[in-house]
Amino acid sequence: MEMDYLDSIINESLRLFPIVPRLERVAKASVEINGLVIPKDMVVLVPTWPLHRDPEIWPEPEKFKPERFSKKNQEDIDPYTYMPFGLGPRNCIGMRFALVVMKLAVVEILQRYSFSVSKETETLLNTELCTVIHADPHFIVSCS
Ligand code: HEM
Repeated sequence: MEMDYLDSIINESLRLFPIVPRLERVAKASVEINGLVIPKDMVVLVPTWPLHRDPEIWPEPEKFKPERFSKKNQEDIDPYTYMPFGLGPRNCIGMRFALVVMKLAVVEILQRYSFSVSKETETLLNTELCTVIHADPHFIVSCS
């Protein structure tokens, strides 16, 4: 499915709201990186959420700017700074399926409904951070 702008929108949404906010790995052997020793069997957390909002990597990180992921700009993105589906041999096995389903869902919904910010919307989007991210269940938008 070639839909470049929709790709950018989904990528930018997953940057701001990575459903899995941190990755975990276990060190198979002791290793020293930049003077820091990580002993064998230690659990190492990879903080996806803060990485995705680091202003040195993503200027104006709180702003929703899909053009960060345009075909032209995407070449400059270091894969270790954007990991909504993880990385390496244990990355998300359902990534391609999830991307197709998300695109189909957006297309189907937008063909039938229009959305706008409701007067009752108090915040842009609150999330609860735990193993996976939940949207605030009281988030209200108008739908017609
Ligand atoms: C937007 C949707 C999804 C997101 C953001 C997501 C994200 C992730 C992340 C971050 C990981 C950990 C990867 C790592 O540690 O490097 C993961 C693992 C995994 N995901 Fe997903 N996932 C999504 C949808 C799906 C779907 C639809 C399936 C199955 C149909 C799926 C199946 C799996 C499995 C089996 C693993 C474990 C892979 C392993 O340990 O080798 N995911 N996912």
